[in-house]
Amino acid sequence: MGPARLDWRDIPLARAADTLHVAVGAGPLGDAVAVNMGNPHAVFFVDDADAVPLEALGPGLEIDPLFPEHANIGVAQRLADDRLRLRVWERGAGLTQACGTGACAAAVAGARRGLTGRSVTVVLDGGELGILWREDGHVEMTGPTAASFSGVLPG
Ligand SMILES: N[C@H](CCC[C@H](N)C(=O)O)C(=O)O
Repeated sequence: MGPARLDWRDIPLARAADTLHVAVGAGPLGDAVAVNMGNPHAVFFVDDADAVPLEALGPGLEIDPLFPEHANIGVAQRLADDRLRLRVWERGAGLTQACGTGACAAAVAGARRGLTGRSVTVVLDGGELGILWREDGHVEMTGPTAASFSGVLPG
């Protein structure tokens, strides 16, 4: 998936900040980890990811002025040293069944916070992904594939 970028300029954030503790939030969510996986992510660690009203909080957080290019909003729950539960409000899309870059961002965020190791399984609504944050900074993602639909473009 390429390298995780962690400098505030690369997220990007609107002003200088420690991307391990970003002062942004809404409702019960606060203190995000910001990660760029080719797109901007903010990850909030919570006790119960399924209890967070992400459909209510996501729209405002996505467009917070701190995120000049807007952001994907993840809520992550540590299940074990090598396991995270994750839900993602995707920039421009809303809640989705799974988000690969979001899973990478959450794994990087969990390792940076010392909540998990660098190799984790991320449990999304749509299934599980294996994520490895390599020592060289690149992130590997492993998981099943499935056909969702097929079609034919006219013309
Ligand atoms: N669905 C894609 C990410 C799309 C993220 C998009 N919402 C953005 O803001 O860049 C994935 O699984 O990684």
